[in-house]
Amino acid sequence: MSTLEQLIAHSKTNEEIARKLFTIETEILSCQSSQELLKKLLDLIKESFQLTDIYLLLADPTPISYLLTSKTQSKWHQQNTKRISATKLQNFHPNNLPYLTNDTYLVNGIVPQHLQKNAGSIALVPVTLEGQFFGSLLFTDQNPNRFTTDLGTFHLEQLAVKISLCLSNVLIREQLEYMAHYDRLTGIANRRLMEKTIEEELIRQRRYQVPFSVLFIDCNKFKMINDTYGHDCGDKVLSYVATQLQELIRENDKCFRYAGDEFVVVLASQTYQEAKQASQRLCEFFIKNPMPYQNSHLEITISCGVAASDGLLTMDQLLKKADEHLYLHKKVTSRSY
Ligand SMILES: Nc1nc2c(ncn2[C@@H]2O[C@H](COP(=O)(O)OP(=O)(O)OP(=O)(O)O)[C@@H](O)[C@H]2O)c(=O)[nH]1
Repeated sequence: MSTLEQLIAHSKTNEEIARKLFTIETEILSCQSSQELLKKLLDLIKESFQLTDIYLLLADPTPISYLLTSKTQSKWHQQNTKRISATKLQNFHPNNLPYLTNDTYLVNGIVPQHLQKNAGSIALVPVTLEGQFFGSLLFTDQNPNRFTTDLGTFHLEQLAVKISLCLSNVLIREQLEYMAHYDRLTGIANRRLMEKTIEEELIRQRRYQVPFSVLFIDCNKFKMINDTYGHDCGDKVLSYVATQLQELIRENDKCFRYAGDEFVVVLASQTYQEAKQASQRLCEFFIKNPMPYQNSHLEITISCGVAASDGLLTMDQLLKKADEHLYLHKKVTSRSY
């Protein structure tokens, strides 16, 4: 092939790659959530560039910590992503450039074994979020000659920039939404999301006559815990209570931090009697399970008020009723703690 023919062939290849990159960018721009974006991105790249496998290695700690909480780890995340120490991963990108190799043993411990088995060569493409390292996209090919240093990294760098921009957009939007609806200290949903949830339950109840109930929960003598052990310990108690409540309720029930040491649980499809049983179960749990604290255990008890929605009460009336029952329960329980 003459030099001119080589140049023309090279330019055609570049044009083809640029077109594929443009299609990928256009497709992912419309994604509304980070999960949708990542899923679409991985599928599109794998298909367009006919890769053997594609995977996302997430830097740990990540610049966006909520991404790594168990609640946000979907089945898709479990199958397609892996957390790797940020420092370890960044060693492959000294100048923030893609890393290419067909000595696949060099990535032992980084690339999941099931992918490494079929990989003749691999590329790691660094992705950043607002200039902070977020992780690496991992491409593998059976062909040992595909991802070698001869390939050059220009197109991969371009891809990385585009992905970083699209991902930043969607993650910032998601993070704002998260901050508006979740409590920073305990990680559980806040009062705003509670109001939205109760309004939805009320609509569902009025339309389909499905019952639902709410529990108003308050930690007993919480001020004393703060005063005796300090505010940090108080914070730990709130996180402990929030985590346990979330674990103890059913999958379609929801737990919210209402304010200070108060929590609300919305029990979907549950009548007053069922909610009453749930309330007893929660109170007993805390009696039997003091919080591990500084090589010892700290006793924590809660009081709980129950109210079932009849479809006629407004949200405020329903919460007021649960709060009144909480007050009565607290009066009874305060004799024993
Ligand atoms: N550590 C910590 N304390 C908080 C937080 N929010 C509110 N508080 C404190 O929670 C305490 C709540 O006090 P009270 O409502 O009197 O509750 P209590 O001491 O449990 O009283 P009873 O409910 O009657 O048993 C107040 O002292 C607040 O300062 C928080 O985020 N962290």
